[in-house]
Amino acid sequence: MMEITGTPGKISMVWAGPTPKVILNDPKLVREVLSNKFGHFKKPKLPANIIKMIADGLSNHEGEKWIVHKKIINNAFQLEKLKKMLPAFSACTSELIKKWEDSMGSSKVLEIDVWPELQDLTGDVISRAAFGSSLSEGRRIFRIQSEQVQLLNHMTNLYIPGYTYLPTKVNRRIKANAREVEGLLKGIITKKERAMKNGHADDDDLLGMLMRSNIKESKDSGSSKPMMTIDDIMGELKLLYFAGMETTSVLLTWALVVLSMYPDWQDRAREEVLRVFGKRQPDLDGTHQLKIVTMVLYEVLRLYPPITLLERETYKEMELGEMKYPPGVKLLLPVVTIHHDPDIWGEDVDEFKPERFAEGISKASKEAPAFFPFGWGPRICIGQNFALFEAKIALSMILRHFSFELSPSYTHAPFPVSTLQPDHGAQIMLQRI
Ligand code: HEM
Repeated sequence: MMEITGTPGKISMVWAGPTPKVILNDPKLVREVLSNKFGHFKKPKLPANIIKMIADGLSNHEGEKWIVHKKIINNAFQLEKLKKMLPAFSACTSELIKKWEDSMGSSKVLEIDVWPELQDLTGDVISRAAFGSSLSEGRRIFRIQSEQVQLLNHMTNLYIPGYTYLPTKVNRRIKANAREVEGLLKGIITKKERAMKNGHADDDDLLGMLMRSNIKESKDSGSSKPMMTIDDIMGELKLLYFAGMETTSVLLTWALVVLSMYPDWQDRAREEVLRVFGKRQPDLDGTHQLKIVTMVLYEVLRLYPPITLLERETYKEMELGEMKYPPGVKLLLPVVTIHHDPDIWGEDVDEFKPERFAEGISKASKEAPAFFPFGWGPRICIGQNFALFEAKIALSMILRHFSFELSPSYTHAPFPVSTLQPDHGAQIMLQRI
């Protein structure tokens, strides 16, 4: 039996199976673990071969390979490069708005479950942003990856060790899907490579930027071969779909739900959008001026963090706070609990109060920083600029076209599956402005 010694403070133990699990409810400890200055903590690998098929790449790598990949991908996600994806963001949102307007016809109000609609929106955005020039294949990949997430949720509901290796119907389906995604990705990458060699490729999509960043990093390091192979790029693209799709649609869904509950904030956000953009299409520079919309999105991310829990594992014997841990202990970092702790945020912790963020993230909580929707430290989310830019564009365009309130059929039921989702949907009544 492993021995953990010391004074627990704000931590709790969960003894599940032979490996002890410890929940760290203290933001200082969470920051220390995620910063991982002395290399004592590892991010647990995704649990099984099948999950690796769904979301390979960065989240499965460690050491040198992770450092190189993170640098290459970070380059492709620089704010300046995201500017080039603006047409993808606004085109997809325009299509969604047109669809809602068409469904509304001549009636004044449209009741709609926005959760699946916004999943389609973010899937469309990532398909267009990643593979502008191969959009139909990109959309097919999105469909398959969405099905993979559903199948995965189904599997984690009935977790039995070794289950993922059995030739069950679900596992066979996941394998067939993974093969199809790989075939599609290989085709898109080869096409892009050929176009780049012939000087015909535009690099306005993520794949183009990723491949250019790969070539540049390889040259800078004196390597004659690209540092990321085609298989590596395929793994990373799969992960970008997996990591970027549901998280951002969850954020947008809760934003619409909460703004329906708080019409005064909805009005304030709309006024700001109209003041900043007037009749012109939203752009990156304008989104930097959106103070109210940013505060609203941060408060939504605090109350409903899409990823509610992060995990790490001790790698060496380790002192943390007042406790000593042997190697192999699972550390659970409960983002959602920390975001709802009255000692950190005040007695009004469960209320929607975007004004907390009026002076930025560091001043929002008593003990700062305690806001971890995108993680922290070296493994922080690579797509946070992308997600916030996308959410600001989409929310601005929706606010400009519609006012909205909750439908009587809506039931508030946030439920953590792979992300914190509305268990009974998000039925909203839209009204044209
Ligand atoms: C609201 C939207 C999003 C949220 C809340 C979110 C949250 C997170 C969190 C908490 C982590 C850290 C996991 C850990 O430390 O164990 C993470 C990592 C990651 N995210 Fe996001 N994410 C979002 C959107 C995106 C988007 C749009 C993309 C890409 C298109 C993306 C790509 C990634 C990748 C590649 C990693 C792995 C980084 C690494 O292992 O070094 N995310 N995300």
